[in-house]
Amino acid sequence: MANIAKLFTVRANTLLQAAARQPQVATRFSSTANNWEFIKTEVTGEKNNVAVITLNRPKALNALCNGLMKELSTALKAYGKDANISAIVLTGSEKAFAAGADIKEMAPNTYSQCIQGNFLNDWTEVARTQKPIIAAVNGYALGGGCELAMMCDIIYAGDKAKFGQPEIALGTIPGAGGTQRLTRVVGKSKAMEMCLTGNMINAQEAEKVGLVSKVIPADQLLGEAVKLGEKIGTHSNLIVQLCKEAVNTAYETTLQEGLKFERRTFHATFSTADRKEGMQAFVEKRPAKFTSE
Ligand SMILES: C=C(C)C(=O)SCCNC(=O)CCNC(=O)[C@H](O)C(C)(C)COP(=O)(O)OP(=O)(O)OC[C@H]1O[C@@H](n2cnc3c(N)ncnc32)[C@H](O)[C@@H]1OP(=O)(O)O
Repeated sequence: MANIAKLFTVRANTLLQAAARQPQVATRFSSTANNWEFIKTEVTGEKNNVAVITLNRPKALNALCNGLMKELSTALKAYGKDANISAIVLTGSEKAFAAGADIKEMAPNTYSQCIQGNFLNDWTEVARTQKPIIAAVNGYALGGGCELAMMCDIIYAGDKAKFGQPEIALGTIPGAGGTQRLTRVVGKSKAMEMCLTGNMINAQEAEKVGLVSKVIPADQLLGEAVKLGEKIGTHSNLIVQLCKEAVNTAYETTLQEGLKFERRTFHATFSTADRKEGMQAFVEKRPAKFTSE
């Protein structure tokens, strides 16, 4: 009997510890959250200002079928408009962030259907999101999964993560940024090697080539990604948005154009209340209170 009681206490303590490690789940967005088929959403962080979107199609290793991408777009749009959300974390399961576009779903596609339906164009919602998105990648990020992670602003990888563009083995090529974003991030030789062989690289190599900014033990990955979102969330949402736009411009234009854009955006911050508050707070040696105005 004593043994059973002891066992129960140990189990209860383990559950409590596990619960303490989990990010807090708030109720915001719950009206739609219950209806998701392919994703899960929650709002977390001490200030309830970090949204976590979890790809949730375990049987297919989070293969990115149309339904999943539609739900992801809808959630991103909703969080993008939610003034209480400062950052978004996008994650998957321990085995797979996402194993790519859904091969079974796209297999019957014809050329004319791809052209007329502008296949994969609706994926760009992720890259259009104005708020910072952090990809927390555990397990496989392959094909469209790797491209999805690269559409995010920052990638944190679990120590068992694997990245690759294996489309070549399917008789096709990457179609959502794999030949473009990857090349800009890791350079021509590594991108070419990955795209032409389909070989995967592990988390450590991904960090070495600059594809991910940090490698973290798999079980701590989500917590660290949320902490990063919370840190970003201590700043002005408005200025964070401008800064994200300026960094992204580096990928989309020439150095001269980019520098001009940066300078003008920098000047524009001088018209905001948050810039005044940030500098005033420094002078008065107190924390800034940002209002995103
Ligand atoms: C944008 C474009 C064009 C693209 O993304 S193209 C797709 C690129 N991605 C790929 O080629 C990766 C395909 N997947 C794989 O190679 C292997 O699943 C991995 C990731 C190496 C994992 O291998 P395993 O651990 O042996 O798991 P495996 O049994 O293959 O997969 C589990 C299930 O997920 C399914 N699955 C995995 N990846 C899938 C994908 N991209 N599309 C559809 N189903 C997929 C797979 O068919 C299997 O389903 P079922 O049990 O019904 O047969």
